[in-house]
Amino acid sequence: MIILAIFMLIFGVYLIYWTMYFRRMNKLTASLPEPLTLPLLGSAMNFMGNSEKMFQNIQELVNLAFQHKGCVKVWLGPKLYVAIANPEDAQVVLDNCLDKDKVYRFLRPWLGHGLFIAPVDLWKTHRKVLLPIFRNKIVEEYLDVISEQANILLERLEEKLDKGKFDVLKYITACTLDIVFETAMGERMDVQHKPDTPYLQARETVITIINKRLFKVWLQPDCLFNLTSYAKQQKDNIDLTHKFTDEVVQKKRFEYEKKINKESHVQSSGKLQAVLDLLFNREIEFTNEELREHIDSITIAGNDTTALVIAYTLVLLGVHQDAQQRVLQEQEAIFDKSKRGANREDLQRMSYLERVVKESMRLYAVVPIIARNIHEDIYLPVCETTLPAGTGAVIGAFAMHRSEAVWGPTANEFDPDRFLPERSVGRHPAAFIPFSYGSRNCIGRNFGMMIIKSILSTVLRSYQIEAQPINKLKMEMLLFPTEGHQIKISKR
Ligand code: HEM
Repeated sequence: MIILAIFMLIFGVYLIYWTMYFRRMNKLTASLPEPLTLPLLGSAMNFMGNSEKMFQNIQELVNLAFQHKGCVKVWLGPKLYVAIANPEDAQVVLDNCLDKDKVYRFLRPWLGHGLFIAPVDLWKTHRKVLLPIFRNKIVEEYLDVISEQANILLERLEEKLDKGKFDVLKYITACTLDIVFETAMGERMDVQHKPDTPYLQARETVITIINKRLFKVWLQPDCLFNLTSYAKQQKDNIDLTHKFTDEVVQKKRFEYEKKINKESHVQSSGKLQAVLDLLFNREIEFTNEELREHIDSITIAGNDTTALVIAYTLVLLGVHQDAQQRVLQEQEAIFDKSKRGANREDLQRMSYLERVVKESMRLYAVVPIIARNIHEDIYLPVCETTLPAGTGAVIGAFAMHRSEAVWGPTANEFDPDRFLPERSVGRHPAAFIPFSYGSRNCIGRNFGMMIIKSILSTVLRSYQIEAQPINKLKMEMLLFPTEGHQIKISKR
């Protein structure tokens, strides 16, 4: 009897707490539109089904948001999310809320406290240390690695010459993996020649399971997830990837210690200094575990994103032959008929290609949403709403990049020249955010652009591309065309 009374009391207090919580959250955001919301579930049914269906549902939410100054609210079970697709409010959130939303917790077993999902206090000190390593002067040292891998990509693509359409992403991903691994860890993976290594398979499996968890509501609570076979599969494969990076970190630590003890006779000058080499002997003495978490975060965040941008750009250029012709003219003005790799000055001269890449990232924001935790009440000036602490703010980069309010009536059309300086005057700084915005933006953005331009330059100087427009998209952690990045290639 007493136990029942205690139980009822606890339940009663819990109910009062939630009723007050919901009331406050709903009151503060009362002016925002919301889709059909059911008790307990909220609008979770919008986030069920396959990733293509979900993309359509999200588009409907976006349309609802555009009817209300670019903001919409969505209850997912007990959690309130506000999705934002106008630059002014996005800027306020991205400038002030540096804490990642709880949804990123699914990456925690893999990336630990690596930069990508580090809690704010830790992130502040670690980002300061990592930032100088991604300066242009340092990443430009990696241009030789990029050209070498780009040439291997050309050789691999030869098997597809004049053979009809094929999905180019897998070729590009192998190339960017080789670049990112070698420059981050100083180790050659040679994925382009050996795509079936256990490490890569493990990495793929982990990404697949995390994607499933993100979008299947019933897999989200740990207690349910741990009952499924996915939990063990995830753990085994994460252990395998950790073991790989741990071994590289130990080897590098050994080399570093030998060097500082002056036991090494190996001259380090002239040898490529990978990101990992540069992380030793800094203001913070990182532990091996921290080094592994940072390197894993960099290789995960830097690879598929870069590969996707290249693949989308190739498809767009295959559709828009006039733009491809302009890119080629620019390339010939820089290289004449030479097939050499691009250097720093060459990359700076590729201004039209840069506009094409930006337009590709605008139309296909490969990181379509960015989710932040609102840690204290914050006012959104355009939506004229206070987001209460505890809300998740979802910045819809994909939606904002296609907003007619921002980009005009041609928002859905491919027009690289909209990035000409004279046509960019007056555009809000947070209107175009492929690399996010504010102090927690992408640390590898310049490096990413360098890889993208170099690879496109190499491929386009050798091959003519043809493609059909992309029809349907699906959303996983990143944005993919349902039918892949289909292109045809022929020799120039
Ligand atoms: C076109 C290619 C790329 C795109 C579109 C991209 C996009 C992004 C975005 C949108 C974020 C913020 C995510 C969020 O707040 O949820 C981010 C963060 C990050 N990116 Fe990139 N990225 C690219 C290339 C790279 C490269 C090449 C690297 C490194 C080699 C890299 C490393 C990182 C890291 C470490 C973070 C976390 C930064 C932090 O929290 O301080 N990215 N990236």
